[in-house]
Amino acid sequence: MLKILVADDDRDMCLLLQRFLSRNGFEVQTLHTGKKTIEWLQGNKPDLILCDFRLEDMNGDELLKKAKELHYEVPFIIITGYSDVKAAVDVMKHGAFDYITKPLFPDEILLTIKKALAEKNIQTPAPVRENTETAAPTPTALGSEYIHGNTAEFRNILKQIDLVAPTNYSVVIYGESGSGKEVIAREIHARSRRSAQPFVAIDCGAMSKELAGSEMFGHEKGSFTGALNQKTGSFELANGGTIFLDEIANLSYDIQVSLLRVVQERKMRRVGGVKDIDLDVRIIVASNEKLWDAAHKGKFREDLFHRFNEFSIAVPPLRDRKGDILLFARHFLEITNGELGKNVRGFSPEVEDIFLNYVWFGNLRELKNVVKRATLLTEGERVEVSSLPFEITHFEKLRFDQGSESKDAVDPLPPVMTEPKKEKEFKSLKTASLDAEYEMVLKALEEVDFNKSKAAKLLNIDRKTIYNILNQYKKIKQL
Ligand SMILES: Nc1ncnc2c1ncn2[C@@H]1O[C@H](COP(=O)(O)OP(=O)(O)OP(=O)(O)O)[C@@H](O)[C@H]1O
Repeated sequence: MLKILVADDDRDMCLLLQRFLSRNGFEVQTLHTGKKTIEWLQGNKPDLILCDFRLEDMNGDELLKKAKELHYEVPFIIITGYSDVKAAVDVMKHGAFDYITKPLFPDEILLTIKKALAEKNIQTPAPVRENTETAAPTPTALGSEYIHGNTAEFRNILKQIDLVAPTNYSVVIYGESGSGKEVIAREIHARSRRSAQPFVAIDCGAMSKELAGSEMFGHEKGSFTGALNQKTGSFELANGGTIFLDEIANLSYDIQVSLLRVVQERKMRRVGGVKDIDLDVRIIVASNEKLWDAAHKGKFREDLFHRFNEFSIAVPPLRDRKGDILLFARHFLEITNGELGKNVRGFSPEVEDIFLNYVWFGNLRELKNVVKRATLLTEGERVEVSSLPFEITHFEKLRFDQGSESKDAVDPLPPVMTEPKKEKEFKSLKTASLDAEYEMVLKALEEVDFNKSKAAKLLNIDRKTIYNILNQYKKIKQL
């Protein structure tokens, strides 16, 4: 078996690399100091060395020289932080094969290793075959409320969860609203050493600017008008465990400054407090816009971005993993049957077809709501088209009509309803402004490929308002 030596003083990084490389068929030796590494190299010869540029007692350049004296032919790859790239390039002049920058991407690491070994005519081993039946946790492994998708995209997410969960790394989860970011954060926590400790989730988009500090860090009694009692903040509640900060890019600049202090010093103070409280909290953040872009626009502090960006997971929207749609739909149906004491067995082929072709702006959340409602309305054994909301059954038509001049072409009422003309006129008057808003929202969504944050920006409203309009429309059209 090919042996890779990993020299890094960051134990989490060693753990992560060890798990990843052994899964790819390598034997891995990890060491945390330059001195120990040299001692080990005096009695052993690996097939490749992966070495952090900054070890506690030695820098990568020095270690490279020593390693080359002992085993000249062994390829040496440097791992560097973004700011050390120039130095890493210099190290390559001294014989390193290549460098890779943090945050590390599994594919990039493997590719670089393969290239280095190929130069020495060494063939890379085949990955250790994972029996997907057993490697991917079964649906019940998450508890009956959650399941795993079956697509390559979802399996890739599971692999990343598995890789990062046992470490202490901060994780950024990207994905559209409703795509399952919080569930993924919970799963990382559940598979970590912190699993017996609390998991606390906060929606940064929903907190008012004024109260965000006190929500996150708590306050002392009387520290501001309205602070009638002492309050324990989310960070303190999560101490020992994991905190999940959803919609992180929405945090005000002031709070970002306080957060940076907490992340750097691992200490916090309640609003109006004088005592520092030690914190040991793993931070997982989620965003539906790229934090790097937000940092470039000056909306998000770059230093905070680098702190969080130790590992990132991108969750594709549901429409890009069609293979998961029916699996999740059946799961939500089962849950709802249980909740409502019903026994709806499945979906008609037409419903399945509609599910597969709809764009699911609200991702899993929208699918769950649609299935719940349809199950409620279903009397027979199968969910039929008539139990689905209007904008789903008429999605293609609505899309088409957005571009047409004539609004008469759109029947604003669901086909399942027949109403007296008078009432219909009255209703359309009542809902005229909602109809207009809904049309604008759909148009904006189409314009930006159904990214709700971007659509919200186009319309100069916030993301939640988009949901409200879509939901209100859904409700009214089904009355
Ligand atoms: N793997 C899963 N199994 C079962 N249900 C899931 C799964 N993933 C997500 N869901 C359900 O889908 C809904 C949305 O998930 P979640 O809240 O994690 O999304 P999100 O991306 O964090 O959304 P937002 O950004 O709007 O907060 C929830 O009701 C959740 O229970």
